[in-house]
Formats: sequence, C-alpha cells, structure tokens
Amino acid sequence: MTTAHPVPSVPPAPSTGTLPDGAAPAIEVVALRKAYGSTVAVRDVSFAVGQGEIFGILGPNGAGKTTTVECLAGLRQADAGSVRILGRDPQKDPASVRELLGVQLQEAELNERMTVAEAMRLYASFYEDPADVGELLDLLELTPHRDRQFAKLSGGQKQRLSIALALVGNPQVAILDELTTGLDPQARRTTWELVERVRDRGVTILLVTHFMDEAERLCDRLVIIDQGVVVATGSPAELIEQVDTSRVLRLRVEPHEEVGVLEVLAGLADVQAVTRDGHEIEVTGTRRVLPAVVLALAEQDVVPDVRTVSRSLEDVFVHVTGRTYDHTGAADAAAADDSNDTEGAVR
Ligand SMILES: Nc1ncnc2c1ncn2[C@@H]1O[C@H](COP(=O)(O)OP(=O)(O)OP(=O)(O)O)[C@@H](O)[C@H]1O
Repeated sequence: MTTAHPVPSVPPAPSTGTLPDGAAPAIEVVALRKAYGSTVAVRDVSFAVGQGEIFGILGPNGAGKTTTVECLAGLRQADAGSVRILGRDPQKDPASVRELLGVQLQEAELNERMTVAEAMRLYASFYEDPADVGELLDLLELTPHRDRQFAKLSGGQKQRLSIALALVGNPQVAILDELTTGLDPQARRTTWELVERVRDRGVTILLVTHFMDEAERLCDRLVIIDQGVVVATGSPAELIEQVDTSRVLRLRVEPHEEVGVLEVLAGLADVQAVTRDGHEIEVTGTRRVLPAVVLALAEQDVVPDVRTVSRSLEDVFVHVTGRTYDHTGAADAAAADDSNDTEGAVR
C-alpha cells in the first residue's frame, strides 16, 4: 500500500515592494521579526527603499516602527529575517554601516551646556570623512544659533540639530525617527522643507512617523505598520486610490432649496449615496459626480457651495485594519517606558 505524501508547499518570498526603477535598494528589510520577551514588537516586516527616496514607516504608537529601525541601525539583534543597507548587513557587522548611515532617534539628548557648534564638532570627530559643519549648519538654518547652548534651543531648533548631527558623518542613508513630535505647525513645516533639502543632496531618507499628514506630505513611498506587520505599501496617492475610487462632495444650499435638491441628487446615475449632516449634504459618487451634480442643479437654478472631501492615509489605515487610527497610543508608549529591556538602549 502506498501512502500519499503531501507536496511540501514553498512559502512565498516576502514582498519588499517594487522599487520604481528596479534599481538596487538603498535599504532592504525582509521578513524581520523581533520580540521582547512575550511581546512581539515586529512580527513580519519587509520593504525596500530606493536610492534618493524619502520612504516612510508609518503606524500608531507601539506598531513596531522604532524596533524596525533599531534593527536596521544594528542597535538591536533581530530574531529572524534580514536587513541590508547599501548591501551591507548591520546585524552581522554594525561597523560596516557606520560611515554609510546617519541615525536620528527619538528624544536625543545632549549635554545641556554644550553649544550647537561644539556638538557638531564633537560628532564630526567620530568620522573619517565628516561633512562640512558650517555648510550643514547653514542647510538646517542653525548658523544664527551656533553658539547657543542645547538647553536654550527651542523644540524645533533641537530637532534641526538632531538632524544635523545625523548627517555630520556624510551618510548616504539617514534614519529620522519622529522628528516633528512636539513641534508647532510652523516648525513642523520648516522641518519638512529641510528634510526635502537633505534629500535633494542625494541622501536616502527613512522617515519614521505616526503622523499621517507628515507621511502624506513628505514620503515618495511608505509602509504602514500595525501590530508588527506591514498592512500596506505604496506611494501615498496609490494607497489612497486603492482604498476608494469614489468621490465625496459636500454641498450647502439655501434651506428652501433642500427638498428639491435631495430629489434631484437621488435621481442621478453618478450618485451612490446622499446623507444630510447639519446644514450640509454629503454626496458620494463616481469620478464624474462633481460635474454631474453641478450641471443637474444648475438646470434647477440652484448654485450650491460645493467642496470636495479628500481621502487621506487615515482612510487607508481604517480600510486595511478595520480600526480607527490611534494618534496618542499613550498606553503603549508608557508600557515601553516601563520596560527593563535595555539592550542597545537608545530610548
Ligand atoms: N525595550 C523594550 N522592551 C520591551 N518592550 C518593548 C521595548 N521597546 C518596545 N517595546 C514594545 O514593543 C512594541 C513596539 O514598540 P516600538 O517602540 O518598536 O513601536 P513604535 O511603533 O516605534 O512606537 P512608538 O512610536 O511608541 O515608539 C510595543 O508594544 C512596545 O511596548
């Protein structure tokens, strides 16, 4: 009697996302896994970053973003999977990426009395071929503050200094972690512009953030990570388009026009749903819904105030996880702070 042997199934190779031009990646993460005791911080993360990209790792607090970049920087030992920076393996040989990689991790603190210029000179002395300190201070708009002590810098200036310090070794790849947390809207915008300037100098940037708007504004491509797993990969526009190709309009009409307008909207082929929200009417429909609605209402001599509602990465997160996006994650952050695992402690 013969026994049927099941054909062993070959697990599919983890997808790292397609690079725009098929070029060799600056950063590659494949099937990364890392647990702290019973807490699995990173369950299965894979992605590839092209040279010269601003690539985002986006996710709520506790999603596993920092652990991922700490493995990439060689600061933590992964349990499984592989990471490469410009083909080198920081897990096996952290020294091999030292001159290639600049890292700005959360809450970098310097000696309070050290001035901006002193900190820059100190960090520059760690590298064989450091960047020109004066030029970097200019790039990050820190020249007027070069003699100011760290304790006297504003939040935005401290963040700009931490970026400058990450770049002082002339790296080809820079990791920037939560760089606008705690900054006011103006300082955030300035920081974003400076990050783009850094990219324009040819540096590949891996940007870790829990801010949806930051990822949408800055990143060429990104991964969304949730509970240690990649739940979406692509450019912000691609991700938003995948979620929903419908369009949403909000209309305001005169109160006496409302009943007639609702009737007209209900009869239009391009309209999929109509809801009332206070004084506004929300209309969901096809790509052609805007001209269809405006034309149909014009025929009734109704000229509504119309605005289109844009989809965002937040909608993508809700779509792929079925949960709303937690902007605070305070409980997770507190849990991490209580941890006694201090391996390669950088937090
Ligand atoms: N040193 C540590 N010891 C034990 N658990 C940890 C440690 N660092 C992180 N964790 C836990 O691992 C999970 C992922 O944390 P991680 O910091 O990587 O996520 P994150 O997405 O970067 O979040 P945050 O923005 O809050 O840093 C969380 O549940 C966190 O509590």
